[in-house]
Amino acid sequence: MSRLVTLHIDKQAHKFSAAHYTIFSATERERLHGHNYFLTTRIVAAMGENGFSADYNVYKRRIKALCDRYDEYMLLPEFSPYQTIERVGDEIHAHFAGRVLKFLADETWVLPVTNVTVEELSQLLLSELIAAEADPDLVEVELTVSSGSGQAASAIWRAD
Ligand SMILES: Nc1nc2c(c(=O)[nH]1)N=C([C@H](O)[C@H](O)COP(=O)(O)OP(=O)(O)OP(=O)(O)O)CN2
Repeated sequence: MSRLVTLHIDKQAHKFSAAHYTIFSATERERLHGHNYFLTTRIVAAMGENGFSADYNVYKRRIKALCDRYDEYMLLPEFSPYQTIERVGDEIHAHFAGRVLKFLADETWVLPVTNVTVEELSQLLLSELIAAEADPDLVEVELTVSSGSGQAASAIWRAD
């Protein structure tokens, strides 16, 4: 019988600041604004013989690298049904409801999501965390992205 344990990783350093706007429909969106996004992680893994399961330092480093990757960027969705994205020279143009929002390309991430919400960010960041390196001892990983106190979404990965 394998013993399972849960690691909880909740570090102040696991945060990034980014700008975005949520799109609600073909004509409604938020104004451009920023969030301090905080990431917390729950890892379920088999208990090893020497008293630990997955090495949480490995995951701390990977989560910090993810945060650094997105810190101080403009985030846009690649797959919004209501907005189209165009690269024009050193700019990214977002066409929404007959208007064009222009951003510096080297300060913008066009993410493979339909909307820049905490739901989509949790799914994307979890897939990037898992893709970094497959650990055969992992059973389940849950990544929570908060856009401020009291508002968050979580995505869950489970081993097959
Ligand atoms: N299901 C979701 N709903 C909303 C999301 C989201 O990611 N998923 N995001 C937003 C907004 O981007 C964001 O929350 C801005 O909201 P706002 O209330 O204006 O400001 P704060 O986040 O700072 O929250 P306070 O309660 O005012 O501190 C909306 N919906």
